[in-house]
Amino acid sequence: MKLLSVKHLTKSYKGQKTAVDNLSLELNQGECLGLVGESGCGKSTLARCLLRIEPISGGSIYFKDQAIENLNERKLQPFRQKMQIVFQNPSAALNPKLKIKDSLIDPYEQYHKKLQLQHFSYTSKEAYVKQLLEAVELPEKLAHQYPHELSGGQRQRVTIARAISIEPELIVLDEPTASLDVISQGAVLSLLTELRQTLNLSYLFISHDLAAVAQMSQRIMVMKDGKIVDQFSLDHLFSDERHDYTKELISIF
Ligand SMILES: Nc1ncnc2c1ncn2[C@@H]1O[C@H](COP(=O)(O)OP(=O)(O)OP(=O)(O)O)[C@@H](O)[C@H]1O
Repeated sequence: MKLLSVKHLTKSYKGQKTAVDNLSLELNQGECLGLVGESGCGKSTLARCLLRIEPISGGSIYFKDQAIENLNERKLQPFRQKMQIVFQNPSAALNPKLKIKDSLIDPYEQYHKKLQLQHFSYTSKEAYVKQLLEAVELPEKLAHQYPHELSGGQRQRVTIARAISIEPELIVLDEPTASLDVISQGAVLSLLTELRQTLNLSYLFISHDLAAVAQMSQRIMVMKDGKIVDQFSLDHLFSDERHDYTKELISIF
């Protein structure tokens, strides 16, 4: 079943070349769709547009067949719960003045009236925070610490815990491991794969790193200058039919 469907999406910034150019894509329920392309090709702009963080210039965005590109903020609320994002830089995503437990509880407090949790359960704030930390394999004691007391990898696990806390259906992962060292990168990617399976999530995994995209995704799209120039299932990555630009990315793999 189609979870997200984007048709002819365009985004231009004033006085600049088109950042996302008439782009269409479909993301199926349960899959990890990889989006790879070099810096500046429009990946993050696409992510922000999909989640309605940024106004679009044209095109349509459907979440399970419901067009969301024109919904007002009130009508968007249920979709905001279903579509979460994890950014590249966890330090910027976490409020430095809040203890981890308070950052973790924040999305729940925002959405709890409409939530019907299936994987987590809320009996008390402490118990809920404990489940979230366990889900991302962090020690319970971190609940009482501040973001600056954690490593980069631990901070990114906290932002992942926040994203999964309200049980979304789709998570856009925008270069989630780009700020981490190689060992933490591998561990976070493995955790994300495990969470996708146990929590029945779908991902749009965005990265400039084809190796990371290939590790995570069942299907891959290649973006260049705001457009999708190639798309294929993982087992066709090394096929002769690949676009020249994909072959270039493979050569530096
Ligand atoms: N807020 C903005 N205002 C003006 N131009 C922008 C804005 N955000 C992005 N752009 C431009 O849009 C284009 C695409 O940028 P974007 O950040 O989406 O690319 P990217 O592929 O995510 O790159 P990176 O991997 O470096 O983040 C670039 O030319 C960028 O300068």
